[in-house]
Order: sequence, then structure tokens, then C-alpha cells
Amino acid sequence: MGRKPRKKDALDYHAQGRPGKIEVIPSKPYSTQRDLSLAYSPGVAEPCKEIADNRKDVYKYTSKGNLVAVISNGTAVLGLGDIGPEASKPVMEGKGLLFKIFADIDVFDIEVDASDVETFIQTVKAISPTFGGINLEDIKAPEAFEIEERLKEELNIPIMHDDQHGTAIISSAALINALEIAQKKIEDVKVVVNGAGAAAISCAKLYVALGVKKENLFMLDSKGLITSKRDNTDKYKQLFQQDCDDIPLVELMKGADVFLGLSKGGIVSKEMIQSMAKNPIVFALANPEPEISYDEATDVRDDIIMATGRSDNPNQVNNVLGFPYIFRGALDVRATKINEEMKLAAVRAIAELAKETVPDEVNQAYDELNLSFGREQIIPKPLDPRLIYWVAPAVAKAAMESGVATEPIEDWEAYENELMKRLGLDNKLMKNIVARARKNPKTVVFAEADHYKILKAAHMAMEEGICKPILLGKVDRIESMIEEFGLDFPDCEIIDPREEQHRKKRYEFAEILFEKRKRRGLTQYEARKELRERNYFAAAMVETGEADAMISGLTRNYADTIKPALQIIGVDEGVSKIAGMYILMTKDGPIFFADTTVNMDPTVEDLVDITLLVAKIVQRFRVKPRIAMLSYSNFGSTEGPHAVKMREAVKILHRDHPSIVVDGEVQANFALNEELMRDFFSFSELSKKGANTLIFPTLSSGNIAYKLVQEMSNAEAIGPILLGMKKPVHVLQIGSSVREILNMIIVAVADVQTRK
Ligand SMILES: NC(=O)C1=CN([C@@H]2O[C@H](COP(=O)(O)OP(=O)(O)OC[C@H]3O[C@@H](n4cnc5c(N)ncnc54)[C@H](OP(=O)(O)O)[C@@H]3O)[C@@H](O)[C@H]2O)C=CC1
Ligand SMILES: CC(=O)C(=O)O
Ligand SMILES: [Mg+2]
Repeated sequence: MGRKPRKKDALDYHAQGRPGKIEVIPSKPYSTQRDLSLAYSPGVAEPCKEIADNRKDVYKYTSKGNLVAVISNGTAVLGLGDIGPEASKPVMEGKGLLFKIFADIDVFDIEVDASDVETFIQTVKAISPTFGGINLEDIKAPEAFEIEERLKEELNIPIMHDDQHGTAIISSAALINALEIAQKKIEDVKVVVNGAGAAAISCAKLYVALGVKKENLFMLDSKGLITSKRDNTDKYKQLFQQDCDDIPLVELMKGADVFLGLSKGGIVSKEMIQSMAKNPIVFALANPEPEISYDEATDVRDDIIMATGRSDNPNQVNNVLGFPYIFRGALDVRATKINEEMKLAAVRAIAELAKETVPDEVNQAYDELNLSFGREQIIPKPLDPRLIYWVAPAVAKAAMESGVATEPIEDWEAYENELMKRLGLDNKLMKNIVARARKNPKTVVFAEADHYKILKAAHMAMEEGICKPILLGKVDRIESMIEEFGLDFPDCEIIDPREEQHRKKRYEFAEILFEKRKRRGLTQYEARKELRERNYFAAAMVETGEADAMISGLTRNYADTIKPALQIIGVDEGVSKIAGMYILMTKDGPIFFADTTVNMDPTVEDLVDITLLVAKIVQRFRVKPRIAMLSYSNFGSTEGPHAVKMREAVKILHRDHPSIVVDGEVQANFALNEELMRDFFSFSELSKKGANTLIFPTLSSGNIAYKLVQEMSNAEAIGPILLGMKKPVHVLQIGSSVREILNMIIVAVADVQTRK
């Protein structure tokens, strides 16, 4: 389980580079005079006139149909309370990010300085023509109810207050499944709802609609149980009032079957959980701190079915499972509202999806062998890619059946394909690798731990639960840096191999080196001397299994760093060449580049070996490699030596490894564009789907290419990933950033985990 992020890291994350989390990117060409005259005056007048004649054409000529406003006035931001519109902006940008990555919906986040209902409503109404939908967020009750009701009546685009309905939908899906596991009937259960705000009241309403009896539902606000005897409640709270005197939470919890917390963190005790009925269902959903932590609650009851709103616990009951897909479905049929039928369709879809066999990629993302429906899987995981094509079509269908869809879908198969495409592949690879790494962290030895960037990246990886670091370097220097930068490495070994206390270990390691090199001119004395050097010591730790992987290279040249690892660990069986690969995280998915770091001018045989190494690692990352052997020539169009050697390598690969999808020699634009391939070279496998793996004729072409792509498209480059070593050794580029080092650690851990 990952630790809570440090305050500084959270602040740096938001402040670094372009501040915030969202930017606007043009979706049309804009580089020529002609482009500009189409994009703006005079060309832009044409769509304006069309829309003036027919308002609906705004969907045809502008981004409205895929643009949602996430709007808040900052009066109930997470569980932080009324912190104002500016302070709510990080959350709203965060929602925008989630809308984009999970459902490809564009978002403008809008923070309105208006806590009075009327001003807020008028503001939203005035800006509503811009948007295809409106997601109201973090507005406190009871104002939130009136705001949503009025806007729904007065506007005819989908509007949803996420904290009310998103939460109600997800927690209802979770409740249905939890009750099934607990073998309890919804009409019999006693439910305690702590909190009587926007989220709690909406959840309670849906629970009652699903069968919970009102007399069995006890709701509390900050002043106690909602009863008919109180005069400080409002009409929304009164829906759930009990005709009795106040009963404190601690008493209400006794014998309760379900606890739903939508209030604030840390107000439920272990004793309260202890006092609940058999198989208690506890949804402690306050953010960021739940009413009781997952660990505390599961500590006292083995029979508990426990959920929180957090991503670092099993059963994340959070509206992120709902709002992206509910809006996706609503926008795709151009629904005029989000109605009860659509919400119930989402509940059913989410509840049912949790019972489906979990695809391997979801298991891999969470490093589980077999996630399956049960106490720790009452709802789907947020990274489950099926959510979009389960929930959005269900919502769209319900909109059509209930008569609020204005653009009905006819071809459902095509729609589902479109949804899958929308999801893209962009950073799924990394998300999956990180999630897997966190489940099974490995020991990584850092040969240059007395460098701030290494310490920082190692610390971040340790905090993320990705690795257990071993730090090599001058101990006093490392310790003073740890102190200076406010880091903290509990239970972490810090070793200076030169120190006398490590002589015995050094000599043991030296024997390994001596054995391997004694017939190549190395004396025992020299071997012992070499082991004072940290790269030798680190390599020996990996060789003996004291560490799982090694990372070095930030401060020394590549050849000097790799030599000790080659001498002590050596290359993998059957491997004659090592090679270096980069992963470029493009918006169309990861593209693998090789060889970018080791072989200057590979021969045909070298190219075959490199291709096989790359194919293997790409498969280990659970991506099916589609390999292009790149050139300036296409399938024999020129006879230059670099074109010929790529062609020859393809011949050998086709002959000896027919199962690998590889082709060439081919130019890069053709390799990456299946349509272009189809037009000219439809005989090639790459015409079915473009390449995701690029092999270059020389080190300079590979190295230049990845750096160009990295700089010009802002794609994140991960690497160089060293291929062909017997054990995981990864060599950084001199001057790598903290982020690049962190990515390398993640890859190193994945390398350990995916070796047989
Ligand atoms: N996991 C998820 O998906 C979601 C979680 N939430 C979380 O739910 C919480 C509430 O959000 P929201 O409904 O939007 O906010 P609101 O401001 O509308 O409601 C907050 C409610 O909590 C009550 N409350 C505060 N302190 C206590 C207490 N000590 N005991 C009992 N009740 C208390 C308030 O009481 P009073 O009425 O007396 O002021 C109020 O009814 C937040 O922590 C939020 O992060 C919200 C949406 C989704
Ligand atoms: C998850 C969410 O929307 C909230 O806590 O407010
Ligand atoms: Mg919210």
C-alpha cells in the first residue's frame, strides 16, 4: 500500500513546469496563413453564420459536444469545508484531468465567487452555451440541492452534481454487491449515515429507492441524529428524520449492518466497528481522510466489508468510477438531462461489472493473480478499462429509452469501438507497471546515492512503495543530505564500500570478480581494489541477490558504468549483444526505440539480436510488439548499405522467427501510419496496424530520433533500458532528471518482476 504523499511532493507536483494540471491544446492545424484564415477571420465567420441560422450546428462546428464545465464555488471542497473558489481550483483541475484520461472529455474548470444560490445559478446559466454538460462539484448542502434542481429545470444540457449523484451511484453499486456478499436483504438492514450534506442525502435517497426502509436509516449531521424534535434541520434533512430523541453515533453503531460516512475524517472508533452486526458493511468515504482508516477497521473485524474513497485501499468507492462515464454516455446521445433511469443504469452496470471475470490487464495493473468478486472487490477498480464501454453505453441506452436522447446511437458495436479508441493507450503502460511494482516492491541498489537527484528519486520510489533502496556512497555525506532535504529513509541500508567494516563483504564480492576475470589478466589484489568502487560493489550485490536491481550512471559515462556490471553479472544466456532501448510515451501509446545507446553501427546479425531482445522486453511489458526496421528506403527502393542491412535482417527474422510481427526496411512515417502503409504496401503486416517498436540502422539515427520526438512532441522518454544483461542493471544518462530516475527505478522493478 502506498504511503500518503508528502506535502512538499504534492505542492511540487502542482507547481513544477506549467503550474496546475490542465492546458488547452488546439485540435486543428494552425501553422500556415491559410490555416489561420480558416481558424479565425475571415473563415471563422462561416460556422458562426451556420450556427446563427441553426443553433444545433454549434455541436457540429465547435467543441461544445465534448466540453464539460466542472463548476464549484468552493463551499464544500472534499472534506476540507468552505475554503473558497480559488482554493477549490486544484480539485476542479483534478476532476478535469480524470474526465480526460478516463473518458476523453475536455473540461474547463470554473471557480465561481458566489456562495449565494441566485448569483451562482445565474452565472452558470449565463455561461452554459459554451458547454455540452455541467458537472457541479463541491458545493455545500443545502444550497447544492436548489442549485442543481433549478439548473436542471432551466437548462437543457446534462447537469449533475457529482458529489450527490456520482457518489450515490457508486456507493449504491457497492452496497448492492456488499449485501450480496454479506447475505443480507436490503429491506432488513440497519443503516447509519454519518453526514447529512449533499453526498449523504443523495446516497440515502438512492438507498431508499433501492429498498432500504426509511425507519431503518439513521442520519447524523454535525449536531447529532436528525430527528423530528430538532428545529435546526432543513427540508432535505427532514426527509430522513426519526421520531425519537437524539441517539449518539456510538449507540447507533451497535448492531448496525451498514455504516456510510460522508462527513469528515477520523470520527469513527474501532470500538464502534466492533459493536456492529455480523458482516458489517463500512463505507468510510470522507476525503482525504476517511471516517475510520481501512487498516484500523479491518484490524478489528475479519468479517468486515470495508471501502474508502481513497485509491490506496481496496474497494475505492469514489465518484471517479462514475462521472467520466455518465457524462460520456449522456454527451454521446446528446441527452438533455441526466435522469433517474440513467443513474440507475449506471448503478447496475458498475455493480455487474464487479462480478465479471477481471481481465488480465487489470490483474496486472494491480499485481494481483486473480482479482475476483468478493470482500475486497465489491466494485470495479478505477483502472479497469472496461468501465468506459460498460457504463457509458448503459447510460446512453437509458437516455434513449427514457426519451431524453436527441441523437440516438444506432450502431452499438461501432460506438463501443469508438469508446475503446477514445481511451487511448497513452500512459496505461506506465500506470500498469507502477501499480504492479507497488504490489511487490524490490530492492534496488543505487551506486551514486550521494547525489541529491538519486536520493530524491529513491525516496519518492520508496514512499510510493515501489522499491526498497540500498544507498551506496559516503555515509556522512548521504546522511547530511537526508537531513538537509528533510528526507527520511527508515530501515534503509547506507553503505560506503570503502569503509573498513565492509572489508569482509568486499573480499567476498572480489572473489566473484576474480573467478570470472582471473584468466583475463585480473589478479586477486586488483579485484579487491575494484570492489572499493561502488559500481562494482552494486553489481556484486545484484549478482549475489542482496539487491534485485542496480541503478547508476548519473555522474559517469555510460561505458565506465556498464563495465563493472558486464564483468560481474554478464549478459544473459544466448545473448551476444546488449542494447539500449527508450520508451517514448506518445499520445497514441508507448513507442519503443532501439538501439539508442550501445551499438554504433550494428551488423545484420547484431540487428537481428537487438530486435529479438527488444521483442522480448516489449512482450514482458505486456505489449504485443509490432516492429519496423527503419530506413530512408521502403522495401528495396534503394540499395544503400544501411537500407540493405535492414532488409537482410528482416529476411532472417521472417525466416527464423515467423511469429514476430516485423517488417521493413521502411521509412518511419509509413511504419507509424497504417493507412499510408495500406495505400502503398498493403502486403505488409504493418498495414494492419502501425508499428509500436522501431529498430534503427545506427546508434546515431536511433539516438537522434528519440531525442527529436522527445523535444518536439513533449513525449516523456523512459530509458535507456539496458537489454540483454543477466540481471537487472540500468544505466542512467548523465544529468538525468529526478523524474527520469524515478521512471528508471519503476522500469528496473518491472524488469525484476517480469523475469522468469
Ligand atoms: N468518496 C466519494 O466519492 C465522495 C466523498 N465525499 C466526501 O463526503 C464528505 C461530505 O461532502 P459533501 O456532502 O459534498 O459536503 P457537505 O458540506 O454538503 O456536507 C458535509 C456534511 O458532513 C456533516 N458533518 C460534518 N462534521 C460532522 C460530524 N462530526 N459528524 C457528523 N456529520 C458531520 C455536515 O453536518 P452539518 O450539516 O451539520 O454541517 C454536513 O451534513 C467530504 O468529506 C467529501 O470528501 C463527497 C463526495 C464523494
Ligand atoms: C470525491 C469527491 O468528489 C469529494 O470527495 O468531494
Ligand atoms: Mg467532490
